[in-house]
Amino acid sequence: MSDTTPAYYGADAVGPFLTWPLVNEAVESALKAVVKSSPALTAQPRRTFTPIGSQSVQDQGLLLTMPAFVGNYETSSRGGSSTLACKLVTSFSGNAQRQPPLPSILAHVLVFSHQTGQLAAIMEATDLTTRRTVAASLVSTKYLYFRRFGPDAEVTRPITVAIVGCGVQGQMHALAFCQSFRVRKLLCNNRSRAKAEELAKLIGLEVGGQAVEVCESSREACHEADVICVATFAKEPLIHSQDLKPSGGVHINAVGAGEIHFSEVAPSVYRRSKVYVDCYANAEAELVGLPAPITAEVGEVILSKDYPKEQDITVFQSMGMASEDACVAQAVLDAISAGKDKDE
Ligand SMILES: NC(=O)C1=CN([C@@H]2O[C@H](COP(=O)(O)OP(=O)(O)OC[C@H]3O[C@@H](n4cnc5c(N)ncnc54)[C@H](OP(=O)(O)O)[C@@H]3O)[C@@H](O)[C@H]2O)C=CC1
Ligand SMILES: O=C(O)C1=NCCCC1
Repeated sequence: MSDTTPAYYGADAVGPFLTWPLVNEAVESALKAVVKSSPALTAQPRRTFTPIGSQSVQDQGLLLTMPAFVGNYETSSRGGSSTLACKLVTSFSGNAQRQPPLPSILAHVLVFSHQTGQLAAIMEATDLTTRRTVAASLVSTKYLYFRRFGPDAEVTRPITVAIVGCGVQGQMHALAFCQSFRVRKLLCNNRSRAKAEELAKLIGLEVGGQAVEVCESSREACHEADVICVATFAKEPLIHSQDLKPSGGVHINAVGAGEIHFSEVAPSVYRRSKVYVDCYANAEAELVGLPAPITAEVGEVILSKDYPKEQDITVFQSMGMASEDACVAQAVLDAISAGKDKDE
């Protein structure tokens, strides 16, 4: 009998494969695959949230189960690909205060054979989650912001970026945006200033070439920003309408998810904005009460090329979706086996 024990890939085994080209392509495939008119066969049932109650606020958290099947989607390396996976992810916002600190978001992905249903691999997915979330913001910024200025704007157009919340997500957004786009100025703001200063230093060391400023308030960070990335656990709005560039032409990646996904951005901003989501299915359950209608899924914009107008204020309301994790995990597994084949 063949060995049916699933392979285990820890963070060290997965890490080298999480390159931006791989993750961006997989996430873009997922964003397109969930669109109704897409030729991919996608099943992405609503994710479940299990709340973990406790007397101590620090020990309160959530367990999310995120299953997805994405069949027959395009990849550059394999042509048509399929993936069946389920991510298990916890969110404990008090983890950063522990000694030693732990990440707030911790994840594993289970990848199955889509032909037999056998569990093929278990993959540590904490970094995968961070990177695929950043990739969703990168892809959304490319299509919702840059493409309104023309087909090459993501290469040619200089931008000012504000990072509000300099935790794990904020740091990775800052690094990836500076490495992927022509960022002339990066403005960082965090509730506790030390993390914003740490990030400013990190950008200087790892990227360089742009001005970096630490800002006392989110207002100061946002007032001249073309693109804003906000990733905190804030229950009260951090980004207000009067904080935005008066000329318009602003894109916001609203990444953070407290108890309410859209609590970081004020209703006054939503009311002036075109709001885009990763998928309608999660939005129906998780964005109840959103103060503006949803204009489209990001994948619809990619496929239709119906880009926003230059002066529009756009919000990508990022919830995170299981098909992103499934496509990235599959791409990592494919890359691992391609490496093994080469060695044999
Ligand atoms: N959309 C998606 O797909 C995903 C979204 N997320 C969400 O992104 C957010 C950030 O996650 P992550 O970076 O991993 O978490 P971290 O704990 O690493 O960072 C959280 C950051 O938010 C700040 N913060 C926390 N509470 C508040 C508040 N009330 N007001 C202002 N700032 C606050 C913290 O500041 P301080 O340093 O002062 O504590 C810290 O800088 C979370 O909401 C998470 O759920 C995560 C993964 C996927
Ligand atoms: O998609 C994810 O993964 C997450 N989304 C919301 C917060 C926790 C992780």
